[in-house]
Amino acid sequence: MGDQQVSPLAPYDPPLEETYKNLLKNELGGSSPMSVQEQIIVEARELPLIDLNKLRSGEKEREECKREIAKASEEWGFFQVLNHGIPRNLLVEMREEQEKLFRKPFIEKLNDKNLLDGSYWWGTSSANCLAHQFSWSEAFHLPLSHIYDSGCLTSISSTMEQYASKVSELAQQFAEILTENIGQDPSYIKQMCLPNTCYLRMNRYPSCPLPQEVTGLMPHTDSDFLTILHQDEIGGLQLFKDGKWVAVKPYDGALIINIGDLFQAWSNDVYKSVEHRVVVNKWSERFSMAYFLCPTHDTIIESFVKPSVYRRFSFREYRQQVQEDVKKFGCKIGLPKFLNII
Ligand SMILES: O=C(O)CCC(=O)C(=O)O
Ligand SMILES: [Fe+2]
Repeated sequence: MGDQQVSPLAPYDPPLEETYKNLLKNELGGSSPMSVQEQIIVEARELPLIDLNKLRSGEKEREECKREIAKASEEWGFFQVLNHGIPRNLLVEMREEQEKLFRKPFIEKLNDKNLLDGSYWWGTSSANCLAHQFSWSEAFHLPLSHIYDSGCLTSISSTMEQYASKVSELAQQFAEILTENIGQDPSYIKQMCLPNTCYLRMNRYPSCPLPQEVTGLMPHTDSDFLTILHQDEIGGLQLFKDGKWVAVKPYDGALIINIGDLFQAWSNDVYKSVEHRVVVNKWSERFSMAYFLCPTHDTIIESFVKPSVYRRFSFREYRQQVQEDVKKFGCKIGLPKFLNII
């Protein structure tokens, strides 16, 4: 079969290779696109690492820690934290539950609408997508309202509920620090982001025979205030900084925090929502889990600094615009669509 060869799939694997090759055939007559790795230089760097124990220490250390968080959010849009208060055994349990879930047969994940409320997603669903916009991954992306309201007492739901409540507290803590730093009422984001307006996303990136050609997750920014990410030891997350892709080295026990579009707009570009992507490898699958701090759909995002870089918009409007752009162009445009034209 030569080039047409497709690796044998485990019963839980989505048909990523077949789908990708079909897309490629239609688009390029079968030739390979430019290498993911070669497009732009990749360099490995340590993300700023912040020890949150300092927040529980004396006044001086506490203030220093807050400054580190603000500085990293301004300069990197990304940082990692240690001593974050989420027990290691809860992270291990979440990972075990996540693995159990992804090991269910592909057909069941796809068709069982009771399995985490039909929140399963794989590859790239937008119909007009091009091969270079294809994501080599699968995910369960679910609103926390579902976890809290389901009343479902399966082990995954109860572990997720515990994790969600811990990680929400942590997210609020960062939001307060960053809000206070730009001179706003620290409780502002708490009033807009309710426990059930946020999202949890469990990602799995199967090993990939074509890691030079395809990304696990396409370059994107997150459409939220901030994201808290837990990744395993495999590595693959990269962020775009100073014109280069920077590979984020996994740090045992750390959580990664990144600023989303809403914080960038609301802070009038003080904090940076940075583009990131995931690369895949031939040898190993990878798991990660992201918590997205999102407001209610009616929340208005408007910078208090005038003139503001972005026009006033509601979160509902932002989401709709993103969905529309993905449908039309195969990818998200994001904040550039909301620039204030003066
Ligand atoms: O898996 C990762 O490391 C990143 C995931 C991510 O960026 C997302 O889910 O938005
Ligand atoms: Fe992301």
